[in-house]
Amino acid sequence: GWDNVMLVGDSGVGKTCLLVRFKDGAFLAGSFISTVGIDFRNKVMNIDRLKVKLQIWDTAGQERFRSVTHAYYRDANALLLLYDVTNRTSFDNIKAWLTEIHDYAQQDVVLMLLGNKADATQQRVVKREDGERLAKEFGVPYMETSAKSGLNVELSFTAVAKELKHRSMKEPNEPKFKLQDYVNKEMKSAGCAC
Ligand SMILES: Nc1nc2c(ncn2[C@@H]2O[C@H](COP(=O)(O)OP(=O)(O)OP(=O)(O)O)[C@@H](O)[C@H]2O)c(=O)[nH]1
Repeated sequence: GWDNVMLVGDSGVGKTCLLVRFKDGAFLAGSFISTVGIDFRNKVMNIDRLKVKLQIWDTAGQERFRSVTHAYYRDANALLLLYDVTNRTSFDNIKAWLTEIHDYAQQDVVLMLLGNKADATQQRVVKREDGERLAKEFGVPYMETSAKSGLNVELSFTAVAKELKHRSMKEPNEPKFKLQDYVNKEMKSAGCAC
């Protein structure tokens, strides 16, 4: 079967761009076209020699589409919750998004917080430590990404796919997969100076 991964977060944080970068390896430059309702893209990943089939739902961040996205939460196996490091409001709204996730998503949904547009160093207004602190407060794994440069895009989807694969295996002797530990290890081995 397919695993459903849903992208959520304020309008303009880069959900569509992150998905396009992951799926096609390209950055959508130029004018910003807001998603209407919801969009789907499929991607099959090879995780530890097993196929993980992801159906990725790109939701509209705009308030007026909220009731549409509410209907999809229940069927999501994983959620990537994005804010934009150049937009303070999108970060301040994360708590409201977490409340919404708590209200509408499955209790055991795989969740990861992403601070996107990490490439935009000049415009940055949300520090990495602020993101880390918030993520820790809510017990959610966290990473910064850039749909523009490609930073951590593959890694964020791989981490989620690994977690989903682990959960579906149900091998009693298998050590529990820790998403944040995996992400930290991968970033270190990639030589990230963070
Ligand atoms: N510098 C930079 N700009 C980005 C990045 N990701 C997206 N953008 C820009 O941010 C704007 C919004 O990107 P979208 O991906 O359409 O945002 P969205 O979250 O899908 O928005 P809605 O569909 O309205 O919910 C576009 O102008 C993108 O070019 C990034 O990683 N870095």
